Amino acid sequence: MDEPVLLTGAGGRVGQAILRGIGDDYEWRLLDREPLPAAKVPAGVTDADRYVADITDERAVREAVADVGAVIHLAGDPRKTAPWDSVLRNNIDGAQVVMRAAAEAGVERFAFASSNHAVGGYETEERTPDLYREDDDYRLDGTELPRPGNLYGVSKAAGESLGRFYHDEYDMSVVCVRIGNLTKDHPPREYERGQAMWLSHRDCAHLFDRCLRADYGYEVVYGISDNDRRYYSIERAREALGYDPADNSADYTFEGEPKPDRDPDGRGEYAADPDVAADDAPAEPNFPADPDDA
Ligand SMILES: NC(=O)C1=CN([C@@H]2O[C@H](COP(=O)(O)OP(=O)(O)OC[C@H]3O[C@@H](n4cnc5c(N)ncnc54)[C@H](O)[C@@H]3O)[C@@H](O)[C@H]2O)C=CC1
Ligand SMILES: O=C1O[C@H](COP(=O)(O)O)[C@@H](O)[C@H](O)[C@H]1O
Repeated sequence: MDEPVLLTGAGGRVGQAILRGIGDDYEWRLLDREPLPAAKVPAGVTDADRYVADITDERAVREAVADVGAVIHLAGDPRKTAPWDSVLRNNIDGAQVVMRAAAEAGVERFAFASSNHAVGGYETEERTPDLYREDDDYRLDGTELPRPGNLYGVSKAAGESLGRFYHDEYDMSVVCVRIGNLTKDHPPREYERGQAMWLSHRDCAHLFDRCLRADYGYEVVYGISDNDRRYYSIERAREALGYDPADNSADYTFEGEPKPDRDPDGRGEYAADPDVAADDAPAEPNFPADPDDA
């Protein structure tokens, strides 16, 4: 792709996983409401391509999106306990502002960070915890209706609907990635659900790379690694995007240590990020910590 790619929420966990993986492969415009320290910015991104702005600021977003070929939209409140006023502003209104600006500017591809929580309601008492185990064959594949388990999930389902609308009205290619649980270096420790929906950093970067390169219309795909434990199918991501994940939570013990008899090949290929703790996810920089994320 010759045109720049706008990455919103560039300073966060997902944004940094993408930039560490494919930061050298594209010309970037980075937008975040927090200024990004130099360590979070790939070499070659000039000050003019760094936007400190809120995604609900229509003027700033229009400026950032001008002449870009693609958008990866991550900015928002990622907390599953986020209150309505926050998800309404940051996730729903924010997504609408970014998508409308992109569609009106003629952006070709738009990748939206949706979430497992858009379908959390399928994890019923009858299905869990078996659902999280390797021998259970229940699968969500992206064709099912959203079934959010919280208001955060409602906001992600709304974002998916906005994507459908802007695809249908403007013919912008839109892919909604229902991201599982992104952690660095190893799957979430001692957490069956998290291990079933683990997305490693390198698979995350590869998946969004495919979102920037593949040809598609409107897609809803699951963003998880090639985990033996899983209740999300990654077939659609493979077919529509050419996603070919490298990692599998089964290569690690339940406690998150690499199994000696399995080879999670290529682990550690990214240089250590001084701003991101190696162990699990850091606390969200802009919103109070989720009380469930001990
Ligand atoms: N980390 C994960 O495992 C998952 C993340 N997601 C989604 O991926 C996206 C990124 O998540 P994380 O990187 O984990 O979150 P994060 O909190 O680490 O990063 C979000 C970034 O967006 C920025 N931001 C937030 N609201 C903004 C606004 N109104 N205007 C401009 N910038 C704003 C923040 O400053 C921050 O740098 C979110 O939309 C989240 O819902 C979905 C599923 C799983
Ligand atoms: O959407 C998200 O999901 C992940 C995983 O959810 P959890 O319920 O297993 O914690 C979460 O870590 C992330 O913060 C959130 O944005």
